[in-house]
Amino acid sequence: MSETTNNNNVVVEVLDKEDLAVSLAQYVANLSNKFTKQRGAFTVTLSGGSLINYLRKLLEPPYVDTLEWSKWHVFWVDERVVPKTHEDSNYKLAYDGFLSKVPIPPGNVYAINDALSAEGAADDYETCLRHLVKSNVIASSLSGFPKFDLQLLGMGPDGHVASLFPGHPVVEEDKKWVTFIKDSPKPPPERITFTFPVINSSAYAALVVTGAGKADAVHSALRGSENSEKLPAALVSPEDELKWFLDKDAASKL
Ligand SMILES: O=C1O[C@H](COP(=O)(O)O)[C@@H](O)[C@H](O)[C@H]1O
Repeated sequence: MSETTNNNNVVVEVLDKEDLAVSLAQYVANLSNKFTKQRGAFTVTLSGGSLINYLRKLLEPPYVDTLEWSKWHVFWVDERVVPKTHEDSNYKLAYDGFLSKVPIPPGNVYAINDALSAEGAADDYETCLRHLVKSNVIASSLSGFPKFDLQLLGMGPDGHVASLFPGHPVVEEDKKWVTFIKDSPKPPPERITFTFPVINSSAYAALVVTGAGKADAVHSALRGSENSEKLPAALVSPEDELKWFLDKDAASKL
């Protein structure tokens, strides 16, 4: 195991895959305890993809029995514009693999409206977030963007996070909270996604990245030169701490 921290509050932990799941569960549990004590709620966002499998240790003792699941409020960093029952749905992936196994009140699980167009679903999700900021379920950052307690992120081999792909104009979006794309380079093409101001207004973020196919992007995000164009993953910068959870293959080019 190795762990390094730099002075921008970025922590990098390299573990084998099993220990990574153990460490991630401990990290999420600590933050759940901290925020439920501090503010009576824990607002956490999920990604799709491989992340959900790495949350598996939260489904085991001691966490499954001791976490204050009733205080959790769950959101999606990004979602594919498909029905919730579709194999490509990030909601379905999270529900089948995680949410259906823990007692989070269904009213605290904020899925995207799958009956709307990409544009409509993005606007609708932003409206939902605005109501929850007004009612103090989600905290607010000084900049006015929602301040989630923890964003759980994955990264693709191209360095994308959420549905913010390298070189796509939505990477630059600085006003909207939630936006949409219709030309995702990774299928399915239509998606909605949090924007960087929302991702970076969160208190904590975890980037969970495994596999040799992501080693180049990990190297570029963490060791890329100041002058080279930054991958979306390199732009993740939450207010308190960013922690990278890497397996040895993903970290092999560091
Ligand atoms: O398409 C997506 O990909 C990323 C990365 O997924 P992974 O399977 O390579 O970990 C994911 O974080 C994002 O939520 C998803 O929509």
